[in-house]
Amino acid sequence: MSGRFITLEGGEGVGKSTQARRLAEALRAQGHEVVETREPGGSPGAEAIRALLLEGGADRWGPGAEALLFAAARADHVEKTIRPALAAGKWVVCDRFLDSSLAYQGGADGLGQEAIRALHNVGSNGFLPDRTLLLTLPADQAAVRAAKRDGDGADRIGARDAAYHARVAQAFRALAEADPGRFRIVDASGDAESVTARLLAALA
Ligand SMILES: Nc1ncnc2c1ncn2[C@@H]1O[C@H](COP(=O)(O)OP(=O)(O)O)[C@@H](O)[C@H]1O
Ligand SMILES: Cc1cn([C@H]2C[C@H](O)[C@@H](COP(=O)(O)OP(=O)(O)O)O2)c(=O)[nH]c1=O
Repeated sequence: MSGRFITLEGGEGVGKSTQARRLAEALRAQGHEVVETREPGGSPGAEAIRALLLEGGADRWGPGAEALLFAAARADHVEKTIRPALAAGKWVVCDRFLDSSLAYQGGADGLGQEAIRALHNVGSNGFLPDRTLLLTLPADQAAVRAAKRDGDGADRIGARDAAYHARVAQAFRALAEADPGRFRIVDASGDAESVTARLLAALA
């Protein structure tokens, strides 16, 4: 039997990493074998590309090179980690996936959805999640959570200005509204336990 591929999406600081952990635990408690993974990264090759993407100066990469690197990392992650786990009947919970490229590079950077989907077709044969959970939180609350975690140490992309992150949030919402079959929008406010309960309800 094939497993299920679940992705968590949303802007910086909404609680994706926290919830990926909690959701994986809850699914294990239901008897599933669960692989927890993340992007950019999730396989040795993709983790090496992650360092290229997130470290260094703001102008290290232009939008096109950045989109290609995310797609390359994703191709390796899908081939080496995600597909083998699903084929073995495991569930995969992934912190960010294609929709992050659609929202950041396609939306906020202006490359457009078509270009990002074309790269994904080349790299990963257009492979999509079974379910995508979009965590939403007002920008001021997300910024407080992210600042508490990062201090002054935000990465190359996280450090972009508020207008950029507003475009990302808007792009995520448009993606979810355009594909209600795959997406569920989940309120990320309140304590972590309440958010996990909402995510489990959205998956049921
Ligand atoms: N429901 C919550 N309420 C308050 N703080 C939270 C909640 N969920 C996560 N956090 C904290 O907010 C910060 C960002 O959470 P994180 O899971 O890293 O977000 P993301 O992966 O979306 O950037 C972390 O310090 C985390 O402990
Ligand atoms: C997967 C992915 C991430 N990103 C960005 C979003 C984040 O700023 C950064 C990943 O950092 P990460 O620390 O994993 O995310 P978060 O800050 O939400 O915990 O890369 C893209 O721009 N495109 C993508 O396709």
